[in-house]
Amino acid sequence: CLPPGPWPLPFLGNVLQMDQKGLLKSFQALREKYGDVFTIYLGSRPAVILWWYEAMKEALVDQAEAFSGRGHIAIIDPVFQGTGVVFANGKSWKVLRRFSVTIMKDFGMGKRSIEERIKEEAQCLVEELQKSQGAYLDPHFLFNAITANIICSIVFRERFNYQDPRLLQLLHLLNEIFIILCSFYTQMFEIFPGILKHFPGTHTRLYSMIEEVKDFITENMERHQKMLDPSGPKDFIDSFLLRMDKERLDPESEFHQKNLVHTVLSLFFAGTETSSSTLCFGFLLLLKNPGVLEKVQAEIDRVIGAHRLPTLEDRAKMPYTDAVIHEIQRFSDLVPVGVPHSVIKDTHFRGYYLPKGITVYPVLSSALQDPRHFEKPNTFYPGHFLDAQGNFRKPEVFIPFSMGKRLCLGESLARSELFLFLTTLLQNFSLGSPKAPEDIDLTPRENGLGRPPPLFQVRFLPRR
Ligand code: HEM
Repeated sequence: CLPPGPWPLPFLGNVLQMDQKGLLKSFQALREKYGDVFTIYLGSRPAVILWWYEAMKEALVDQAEAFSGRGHIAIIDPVFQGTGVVFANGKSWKVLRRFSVTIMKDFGMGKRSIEERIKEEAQCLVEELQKSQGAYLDPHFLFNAITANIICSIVFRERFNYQDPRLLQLLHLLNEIFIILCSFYTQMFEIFPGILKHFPGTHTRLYSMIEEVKDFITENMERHQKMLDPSGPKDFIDSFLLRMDKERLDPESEFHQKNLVHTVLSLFFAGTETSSSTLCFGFLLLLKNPGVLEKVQAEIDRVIGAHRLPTLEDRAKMPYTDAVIHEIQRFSDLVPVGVPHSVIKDTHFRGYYLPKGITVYPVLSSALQDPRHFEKPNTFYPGHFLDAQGNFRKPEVFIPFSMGKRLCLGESLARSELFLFLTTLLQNFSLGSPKAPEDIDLTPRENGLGRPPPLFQVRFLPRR
């Protein structure tokens, strides 16, 4: 039988048990009643919820293959229809994932590495912030621009100026899309897709914005097609087009235009707002905790100094900064209920029976906020990642990128971005806030599949 859970109403499922404050709150309340593995009905569809690191590891790692499917997200399913690396399943996902991982790795060898690209972007950002002359600004836009530019550089081999209207429009769309995907509306759509899809609403706006991003990608792809040099693919799209050409006679090939556009779209969705939201939370937390900021800057001055660019090699010599970045990720808890999985075959788990295709939510938040592993789970406390001697240590329950076969494909990219952007900015600027630390509010703008940070103002004052 399925794991226990509240009795569902016909068609409506467990709508009465859903908390306005979001999926995590709803799951938290049910977990107290039904235990660490329970079932909830989102409309007429059952979903299994995994709470605590132990349950997630037993599923995603110990039974990795069985739990490697991607689950449904009702509002987004009609867009991807099982294509593109995030939402594909089966052979299609395996091929696209292997291809994407290889391309990202290749950029580290021989060609201009990802580290080089991030460093260059960090310098552009420093120049841009110098122009602000210490005025208060909302950093969200610029953080979005730098993370989007890294994806643009990988897929299109070009970055955009921060004033370029094409970049501005792309960022506007990605931001709006992210906010909708994190909203309460998206959670309601999960429960009532059959009804809501027949009426115009937020989802209609969402689809038209996604179409615009797709048009932008398609135009770029067509430009690449015209200039393609078979002897030297220069970016993700070139490499994909060459594989398309190589396999053009294979009717089973996964390398077709739809998978190309949807994989690039997935990289924008998965790799832009996630990293930039973490940076926003990071700066908010540093403004709220000036003592921590001071210690990070002291470490930067000691290890890197003022006259050279930070590099990834510095990280191993900077345990405090590393601990702060981990604590920023832990505390900001960006993807609290994980991205839904599904089981790809009938599966036995902890004495229950999970039929093939059932959705599974690994509640990442339950690991990141676990009081058995983090002394002060609800406090921003870099000490969570330091031992008594001040060395960096990482508890195994630190899983903001999830685990198992669907582990975030951009983990290493995201970690490099967080380290290089944060250290470069703090090497060059001191920070100012219009609010006193105790008045800085950390409440996210939404609390659904993601937790977008609140809007805030900060100023960057040159340190030298
Ligand atoms: C701080 C930043 C980031 C966080 C917290 C994050 C977190 C996650 C999480 C929780 C998942 C779901 C894993 C699962 O299904 O269990 C995921 C998947 C994914 N992420 Fe990230 N991510 C971040 C940045 C990035 C970046 C920069 C990229 C760019 C390449 C990226 C690409 C992906 C892709 C392609 C997937 C889908 C993997 C698959 O389904 O096989 N992510 N990420």
